[in-house]
Amino acid sequence: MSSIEKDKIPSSLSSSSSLPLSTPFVDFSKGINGFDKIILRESRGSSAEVYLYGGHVTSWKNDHGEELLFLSSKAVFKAPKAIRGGIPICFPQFGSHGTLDQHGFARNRIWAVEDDPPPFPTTTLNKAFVDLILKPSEEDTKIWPHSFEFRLRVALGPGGDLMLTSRIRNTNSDGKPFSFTFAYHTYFSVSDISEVRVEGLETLDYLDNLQNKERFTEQGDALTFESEVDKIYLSTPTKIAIIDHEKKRTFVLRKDGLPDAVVWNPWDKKAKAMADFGDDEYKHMLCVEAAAIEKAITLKPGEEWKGRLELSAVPSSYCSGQLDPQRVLQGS
Ligand SMILES: O=P(O)(O)OC[C@H]1O[C@@H](O)[C@H](O)[C@@H](O)[C@@H]1O
Repeated sequence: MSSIEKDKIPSSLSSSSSLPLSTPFVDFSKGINGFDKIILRESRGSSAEVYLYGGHVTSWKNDHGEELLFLSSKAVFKAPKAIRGGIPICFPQFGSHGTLDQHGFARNRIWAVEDDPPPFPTTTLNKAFVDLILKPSEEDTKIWPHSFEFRLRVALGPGGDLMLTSRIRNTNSDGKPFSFTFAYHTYFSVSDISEVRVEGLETLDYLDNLQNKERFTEQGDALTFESEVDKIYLSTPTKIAIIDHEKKRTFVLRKDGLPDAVVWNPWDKKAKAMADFGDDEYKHMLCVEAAAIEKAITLKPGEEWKGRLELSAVPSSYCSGQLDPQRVLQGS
């Protein structure tokens, strides 16, 4: 459920353009094309990388050093192109659902590190996290006439779980509310798309982007993939599983405040049409995007919305060649 708090707008922000000092858990360094990036390291060996360009997670590795997110070999790290892969943030508009450019502008702006963000209701004990902030530039307010503070915390849990918490606050001084749509556009790395299935979305209604956003109802079986897919599933459960049979790995997504879930794979023709995506790379990725799209989020000045995504990658357990969906979706 989304939480809207009506607490006061903080008077002072401590976002900085220079980067803080690195620790064993949080390493501030330079990435591709000299872009600032932050490497999070958890004591058992898992890690994640976050670019200030886009507030974009580009890598998430388990404690064996295996990459869990897909990043295209042709990804372009240069504004205004969004990085193809990892976890782009779609804000203030998902897709073409509005007047802005596709997926909004948060994914191609430079975010800042925030040293001392307003506290979270529960304190975290893990040390591998970073707080980022995005505020609109004058140019941004010309295309989206609103003032906001978008805080993003990226954290690695002790077991290597990747946790993203977005807090978006309306800071308009003209008394006006604003509305937005949102997605964590997560690209998962999979061994072979034809060996993958998604559980948790069966029997739900969806809008099909390939059929003028018309509404349909999904059939009863877990989703499998044999052609292009671009669907927005509505009112989805808080837990969704992506089962990679070949890798014997299951990704579990847990989400809060994000009722919708987009499932996207461009397949061969669209892959060839994208300059920043390899022709065959569609075989090794699947986007499952925790989102708020069908019902836009509206905030009055001073209100804050929170949307949280938690990803885990666990070894799949087989039972006579079949996974037990109940165990995947109901187990902790
Ligand atoms: O190429 P972009 O702008 O990153 O978008 C990629 C895809 O993102 C998905 O979320 C959309 O549903 C697709 O329609 C879109 O093609």
